Amino acid sequence: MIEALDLRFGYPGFALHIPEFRVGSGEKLAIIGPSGAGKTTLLKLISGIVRAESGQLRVDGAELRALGEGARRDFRARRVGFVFQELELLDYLDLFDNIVHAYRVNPSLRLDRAVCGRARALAEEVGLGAKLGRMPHQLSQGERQRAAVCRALLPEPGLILADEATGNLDPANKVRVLDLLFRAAERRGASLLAVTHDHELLPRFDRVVDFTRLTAGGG
Ligand SMILES: Nc1ncnc2c1ncn2[C@@H]1O[C@H](COP(=O)(O)OP(=O)(O)OP(=O)(O)O)[C@@H](O)[C@H]1O
Repeated sequence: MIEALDLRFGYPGFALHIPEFRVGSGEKLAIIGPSGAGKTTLLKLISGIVRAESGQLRVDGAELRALGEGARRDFRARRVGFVFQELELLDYLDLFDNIVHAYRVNPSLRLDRAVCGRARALAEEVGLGAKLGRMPHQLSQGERQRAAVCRALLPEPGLILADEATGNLDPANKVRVLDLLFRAAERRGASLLAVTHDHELLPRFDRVVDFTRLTAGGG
């Protein structure tokens, strides 16, 4: 499902090198590691948000470095569900419009009745069914987090990336968000990669990868 070989990417003052990293189809993997190590950067590479400078990165059959900007955007919209660390809900859109937003702005996606129905069903599943008309600032942190998960899962992606999706949540909400991600992954046979600092959640994953070992060639 994911195969990264000799992957390199950098920002000014930061260089990431991943000798080898593989994730199987349907595998549920947790990534742990120190702040600033490059965990979010790796998720951005895998989702096609940024492009590696060299090496190979094959995700779900697509060689991402060979794809242009438009093709990578299309790949991301259709095949990857990304729960961002900062959630990135748009404060001027209500919850429903936030959840379906990608379908309004991406020409390769179509907002039809089936998609709207799926958006409502996902919101119901996480207890947000009655709050779809609310603006993000009228929701609790846990509700915003669950909304961001609904938005990521809407395209029924084959790959789910979660960047600290359970951060800042009380224990009950952590379990709720994780349950939702796991259920969605299992329903679709999707792979799940979750960056987390919540060590008590780690036993639920198939595998735990220490990012510092990944960059040193031990992944
Ligand atoms: N858009 C950017 N432009 C320049 N530098 C960046 C950018 N995004 C991240 N960085 C830098 O890249 C490095 C890795 O950042 P990244 O967010 O991947 O770390 P992380 O392991 O996810 O950290 P955390 O656990 O704190 O979220 C950091 O030094 C960061 O300052």
